[in-house]
Amino acid sequence: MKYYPIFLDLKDRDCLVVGGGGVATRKTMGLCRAGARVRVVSKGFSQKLEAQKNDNIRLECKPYETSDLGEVFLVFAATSSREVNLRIQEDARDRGILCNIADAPERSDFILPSVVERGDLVCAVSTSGSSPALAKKIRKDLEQMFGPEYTGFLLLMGNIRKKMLEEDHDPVSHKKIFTALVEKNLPAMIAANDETRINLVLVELLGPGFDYQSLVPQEQ
Ligand SMILES: C[C@@]1(CC(=O)O)c2cc3[nH]c(cc4nc(cc5[nH]c(cc(n2)[C@H]1CCC(=O)O)[C@@](C)(CC(=O)O)[C@@H]5CCC(=O)O)C(CC(=O)O)=C4CCC(=O)O)c(CCC(=O)O)c3CC(=O)O
Ligand SMILES: NC(=O)C1=CN([C@@H]2O[C@H](COP(=O)(O)OP(=O)(O)OC[C@H]3O[C@@H](n4cnc5c(N)ncnc54)[C@H](O)[C@@H]3O)[C@@H](O)[C@H]2O)C=CC1
Repeated sequence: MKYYPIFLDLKDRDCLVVGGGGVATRKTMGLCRAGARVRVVSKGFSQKLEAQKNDNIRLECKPYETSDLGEVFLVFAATSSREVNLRIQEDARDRGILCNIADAPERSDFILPSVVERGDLVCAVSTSGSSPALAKKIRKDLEQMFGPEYTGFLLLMGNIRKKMLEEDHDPVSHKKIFTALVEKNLPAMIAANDETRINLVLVELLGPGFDYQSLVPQEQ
């Protein structure tokens, strides 16, 4: 395996994106969705970045300088200048900051996957840099396979698991139940809003006290 996949907790972490074009915009939005505080340093900004700026996306219109790195957790070099991107990489390496270089994967500490997000379900696809176009195509295929109903399904599974672990720690019997639950086609029932069938499954596998409405309160 060329790269080791991990899921980082970026909540309230400072990240720096250098560049303000399409690539920098995509990376900034992804960081922001994960709760990071992003500073974007660039000689110009896309309309989308201009429209999105807020407390968590700060835009600084200027050329990159080494001092921009400061104490950041991660840095993304996404300028149109290969020379500037490589300088950022060297500056980051000198300071022990992990960096992603948009036009030089071989110099990057990490690369970004294509991501499907359905609430707590996150599918990240990487081709290890071999074909970003294929990563994007597979992401779109996965979006068809795992529709928006998976957000509700994960809420349900998460709340069932929480309730069961609060009541008792019994990994052997829990494993059987959770494995059976994920085989029950609940996402399709959630998509159809078929509360009756969902509750039949919950009663069959979990017994009384696990009804859908109280596990995942629905807006009326
Ligand atoms: C190595 C990596 C480094 C990194 O950026 O982390 C990298 C590098 C490069 N990408 C280039 C091109 C394209 N990148 C995309 C799209 C995405 N690129 C992303 C990630 C990555 N891109 C990392 C590897 C990911 C992997 O494959 O596992 C995604 C998944 C995530 C994201 O960026 O957020 C996002 C899809 C998001 C989505 O929609 O799901 C498209 C498609 C399009 O634009 O429609 C194209 C044109 C088609 C093509 O080239 O395939 C070039 C220019 C090459 C040239 O000069 O021609 C380089 C530089 C190079 O390879 O040297
Ligand atoms: N990793 C990826 O997914 C992809 C990477 N690329 C590569 O990413 C890079 C950026 O692509 P785009 O966003 O499409 O380019 P772009 O030309 O739209 O944006 C480049 C940005 O860099 C800024 N910039 C240039 N010199 C600067 C400096 N000295 N200091 C600060 N900002 C500076 C410009 O103002 C502009 O906002 C290119 O090198 C391209 O080859 C391209 C496509 C996908």
